Amino acid sequence: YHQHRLQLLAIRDKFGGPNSGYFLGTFYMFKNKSIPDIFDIVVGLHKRYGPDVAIIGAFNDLVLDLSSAKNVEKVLLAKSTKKSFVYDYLEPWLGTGLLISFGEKWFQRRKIITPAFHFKILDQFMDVFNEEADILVSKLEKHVGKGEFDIYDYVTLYALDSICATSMGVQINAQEDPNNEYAQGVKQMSEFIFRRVFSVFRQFPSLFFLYPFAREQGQVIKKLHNFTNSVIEKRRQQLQAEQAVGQVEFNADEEDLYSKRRDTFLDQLLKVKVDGKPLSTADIREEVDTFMFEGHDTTTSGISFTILNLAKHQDIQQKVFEEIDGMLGANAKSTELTSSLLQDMKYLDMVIKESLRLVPPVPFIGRKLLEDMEMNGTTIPAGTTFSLNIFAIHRNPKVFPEPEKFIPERFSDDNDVKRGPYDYIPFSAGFRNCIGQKYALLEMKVTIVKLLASYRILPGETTDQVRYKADLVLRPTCGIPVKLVKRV
Ligand code: HEM
Repeated sequence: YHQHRLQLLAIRDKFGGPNSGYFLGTFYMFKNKSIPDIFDIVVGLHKRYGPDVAIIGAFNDLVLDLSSAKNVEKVLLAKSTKKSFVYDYLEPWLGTGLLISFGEKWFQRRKIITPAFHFKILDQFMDVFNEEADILVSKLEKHVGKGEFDIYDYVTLYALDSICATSMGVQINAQEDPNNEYAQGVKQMSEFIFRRVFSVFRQFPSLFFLYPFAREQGQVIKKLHNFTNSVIEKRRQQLQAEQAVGQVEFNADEEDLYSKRRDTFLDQLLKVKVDGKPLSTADIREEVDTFMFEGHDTTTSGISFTILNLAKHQDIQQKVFEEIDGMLGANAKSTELTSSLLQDMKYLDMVIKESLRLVPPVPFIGRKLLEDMEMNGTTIPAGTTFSLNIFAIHRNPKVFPEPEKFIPERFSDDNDVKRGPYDYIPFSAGFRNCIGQKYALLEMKVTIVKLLASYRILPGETTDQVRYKADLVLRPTCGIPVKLVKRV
């Protein structure tokens, strides 16, 4: 243990990092701290120690928290990594779906699923985004002219409806049900995972049963799985009914997937044959669980924080509105938005990009090193955890001067501060990048255009008090408080 510690201390000398106790490591920094305080502490380490920080956690657990473009690139391109321990905590819920799997399994699944996010398919999703965003706008009507309210939960249900209708082909009408069990369950799971990550016993997964929420987690996962099972079953029945009247081809083989354009993500999973065999129900469920979660929680954060930034910056909101008004005029509220219309909204694009910079919905991603690697002139041993700190990457003052400020013009064509490919990575980069990034951008844009066409969004009394907390996704501590004024 002692020898290992000396090795880790030598590595820390090459990076910089906080003091670490002999057994409990840096636990002292997080003890009795609130969730937003913990987020600030992790981010603050970069201000103190520089872009790459070595944290020696309890029982000699080394985490390299990286934000320099050169080291982030090195890790993202390395073949000898897998996802870090944090993703193991997701496994009882998400199985080894696309987010978590690696090696051959990941490669095969990515190949099967990629066509479901082809831009031609995304075009077909536009009617769903339009329809669901119209419902969102109507649900918000009751807040017009009233006091501040939290818009985050409305956006969550909207995003959940959208992912189910687009990718699963099933309507769940979550927007009609503010107490939706699935959305509640995701919140609870995120919290359990956060508590494990910052627990001193995290190195001992077999002791999980001792955690106070271990039993509750089992029940929550059961609820989440019941929900996704019901979505799969509903779609299976719909397909069978369509097949009975001759509308669906049921023997698509793997090669066909790239030419097929009409199937949803779930249809493809239900129909695909790998080595002549269909995927098992468990295989399908783990992907549906993965996409249902990744496909709504991330975009909810992206949309909500864009709303927050627009509420705080009325001048920028006005410019976005003028762009919408200039293109759609009096029909702004009722126009069916298409991807080509959105493409012409250049300022909106800059606003969304800047919001994903300032508040990246996925603030950290984790990797575990499987083979030794050279970094900062030293050997990093296999088994080390890397945390790629997207939040800190996006606040590099050399690339983003005055990084705390919301300045969409950073993304204009004539901004002359040059960016490298690893300086801005809200969707990660390299072969494990986000498969849903185009989907996410379209959904975010439709929502913002629909909202601004109907309402001016004002800050509430407590808007300035919003702090960040990060579990799997970056979230506001107490929702996104705003006020609405109707546009006439
Ligand atoms: C603003 C919204 C989004 C952001 C910021 C985002 C960000 C990311 C990031 C940073 C990763 C890399 C994770 C890692 O390496 O561990 C990722 C992966 C992934 N994302 Fe997204 N995402 C968003 C929306 C979506 C949507 C809408 C979907 C699905 C419809 C989705 C599905 C996935 C999946 C399945 C992966 C794993 C891909 C793989 O490993 O092959 N994401 N996303």
